[in-house]
Amino acid sequence: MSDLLTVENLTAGYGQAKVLRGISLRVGQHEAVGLLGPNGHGKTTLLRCVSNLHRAASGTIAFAGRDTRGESPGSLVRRGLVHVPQGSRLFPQLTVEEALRLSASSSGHSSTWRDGIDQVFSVFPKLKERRRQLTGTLSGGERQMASLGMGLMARPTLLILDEPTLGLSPKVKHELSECIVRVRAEVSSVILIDGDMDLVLDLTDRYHVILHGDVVDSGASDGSRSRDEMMSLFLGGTADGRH
Ligand SMILES: Nc1ncnc2c1ncn2[C@@H]1O[C@H](COP(=O)(O)OP(=O)(O)OP(=O)(O)O)[C@@H](O)[C@H]1O
Repeated sequence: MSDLLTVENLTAGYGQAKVLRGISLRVGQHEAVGLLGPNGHGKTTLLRCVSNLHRAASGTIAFAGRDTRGESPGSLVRRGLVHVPQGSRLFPQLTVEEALRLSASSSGHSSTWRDGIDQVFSVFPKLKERRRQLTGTLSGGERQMASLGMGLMARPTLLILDEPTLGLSPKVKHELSECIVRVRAEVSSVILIDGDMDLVLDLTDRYHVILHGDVVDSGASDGSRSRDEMMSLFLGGTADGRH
């Protein structure tokens, strides 16, 4: 499988604090990859580096066969790398439809925004019902759907989803995860971070566990490890439960 994204030996941090310590990973075409790990171990920082929202100290990132160094986040979006950040903020005074349209135009797809909106409404039927509602008045789950919908309007080939179910009730989380399954069918590749390990493993093909800014375990999401082993890795031990 050819790579859509390749990250090699990436280091990054904030001031003196080192967060990523020579991390490497790849995402293939038509593949969903989950990033797992405890809070604060560098998952979001890695994705912010991939989108050029944060500058890496060293290492390389290539997207669709091209080195991304020095490229603006906007240029990456126009090339198909679209990041829906954690707790992404919408424009509260815009209706759902206006927000979706804005996303299409700011990513260079204004001429085809109607097709894009049809696609988004087929993935998120609830957004269609809410199309004339101000985004500032949406529920938490609907807001997440609108954020993901805005991501889709940018016509991604790689869609990065950082904690899309954060703060949602189990029922709404379930509803959103069904939408993410449909999102997968619409885009080539996905990177998913979520605090819910089961959800990440259910929705992805491969996973990486990130601890202290590096990948400590990788595998197929459908069972190369038991979920207890995975949890043990999360807690900083080894896969057989030793610490
Ligand atoms: N803008 C920032 N300035 C300083 N330190 C930061 C900044 N953003 C993140 N950090 C620190 O970098 C480390 C890694 O954070 P990061 O958000 O990448 O982890 P994470 O694995 O995504 O965690 P979570 O699952 O809680 O989102 C943490 O110690 C965090 O406090």
